[in-house]
Amino acid sequence: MFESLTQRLSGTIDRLRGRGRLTEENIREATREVRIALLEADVALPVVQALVERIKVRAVGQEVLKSLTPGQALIKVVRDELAAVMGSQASELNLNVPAPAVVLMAGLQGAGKTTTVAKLARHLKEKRKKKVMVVSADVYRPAAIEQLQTLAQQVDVLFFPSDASQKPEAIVKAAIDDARKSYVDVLIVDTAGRTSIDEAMMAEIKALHAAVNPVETLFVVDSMTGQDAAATAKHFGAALPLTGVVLTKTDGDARGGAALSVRTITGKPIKFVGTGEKTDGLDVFHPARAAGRILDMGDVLGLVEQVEQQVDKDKAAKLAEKVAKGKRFDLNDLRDQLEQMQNMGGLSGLMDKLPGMGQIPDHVKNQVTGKEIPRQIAIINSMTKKERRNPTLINGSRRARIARGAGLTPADVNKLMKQYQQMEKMMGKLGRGGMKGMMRGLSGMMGGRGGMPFR
Ligand SMILES: Nc1nc2c(ncn2[C@@H]2O[C@H](COP(=O)(O)OP(=O)(O)OP(=O)(O)O)[C@@H](O)[C@H]2O)c(=O)[nH]1
Repeated sequence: MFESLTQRLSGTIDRLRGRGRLTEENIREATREVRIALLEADVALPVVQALVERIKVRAVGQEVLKSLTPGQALIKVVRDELAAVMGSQASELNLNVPAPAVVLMAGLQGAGKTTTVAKLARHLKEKRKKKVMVVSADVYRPAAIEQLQTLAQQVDVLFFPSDASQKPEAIVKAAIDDARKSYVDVLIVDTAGRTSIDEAMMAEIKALHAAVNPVETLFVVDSMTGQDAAATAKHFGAALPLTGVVLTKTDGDARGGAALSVRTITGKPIKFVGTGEKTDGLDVFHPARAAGRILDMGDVLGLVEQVEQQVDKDKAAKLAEKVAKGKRFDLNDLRDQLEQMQNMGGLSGLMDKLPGMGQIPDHVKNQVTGKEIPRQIAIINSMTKKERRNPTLINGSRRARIARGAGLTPADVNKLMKQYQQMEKMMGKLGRGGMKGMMRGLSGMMGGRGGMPFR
């Protein structure tokens, strides 16, 4: 979401990093560059002014000037202030009410409301283990009700049917009754979108809000509209007690102006960001991590979280045990590893979160991440079971047949086998020496052979 801001600021950060001394001139120059970068990113002017002012005050303060590495300290100040502008801490949905907790979703037409309802349903079901029901109160566009039904089936949550002849309040009241009877934890309500916020829309959603008393009222806005997104959310929030904002289409937004403006302009937190068209394209918004990404310090915590969620822990434990016992790492194991990488969106999803990645050109990233994984999996699938378990059986003529079976060339198979052999060697070493050596070392420290060094 912040590519252009990151690029714009990278020069400033490089110049500051490692500086042993900061002068008034350095500080002035750095804050000027931050200001220009924010304005170019379409951040709302009052937000830019307040942010730069706070950075200036802290830059001449003790924490920076007295620091051993003033340059780094100033970068940290910028990061802290960027995070503060976005809300500092992630705010999850508040679901601490008697079930069903009602979440009301509002937004302009095409903002991505219906898609977000499905994404949120999936998130609550998978990450927070909730029983979820969705309902559409969009009585103006029957296709919207159908769209929600299809999406609900896709993410496998309950769908409460409605039709265009009903009143929105009646639909939602009936849905709440049904949700209660079915022990649903969360009921997400999709509402009608309009082309702009007008009286009729506000009157309708106000009546709906009063009738259903939602615990969360989320405003869905398209991040590509930049600071206008914040302005629209503010307008909406003035009429209805909004509890948070969802920024959609951040995958297409290189500037990040909306993300940086919403909190200050509306006083409401960004709770989620939409990161793609599919139903898994929703992330909880973490201001501090986002600030780290702007300054190209990476999002290592996000990376760890992603790996934890998507790695199959049972398989990982089995592999560790196998390696520890000195058994061969075979091609089935390699396929498991490749499949897990594929689940994480290949390396591209991970690479974005690593520090310094902003500077690597896209074409290079694409080369590394591209189409390799499915091809490698296809090659392994085209081998016999025996070969996968005992790769030494794969000789020259077999390689040619395997390549044909996978619709690829023998050179592709050779490449995969080379990678496999390297991994096998590494795993073998771990199994034979590494693990045992480590265990020996540990037992020595615990008072085994050799005893404790300090006794
Ligand atoms: N790339 C990308 N596309 C998104 C995202 N969220 C939604 N979209 C797309 O945006 C378009 C509009 O989404 P909808 O969910 O139909 O929008 P809506 O706000 O419900 O629209 P109305 O029902 O007309 O009010 C669809 O093509 C979605 O696939 C996102 O995070 N990233």
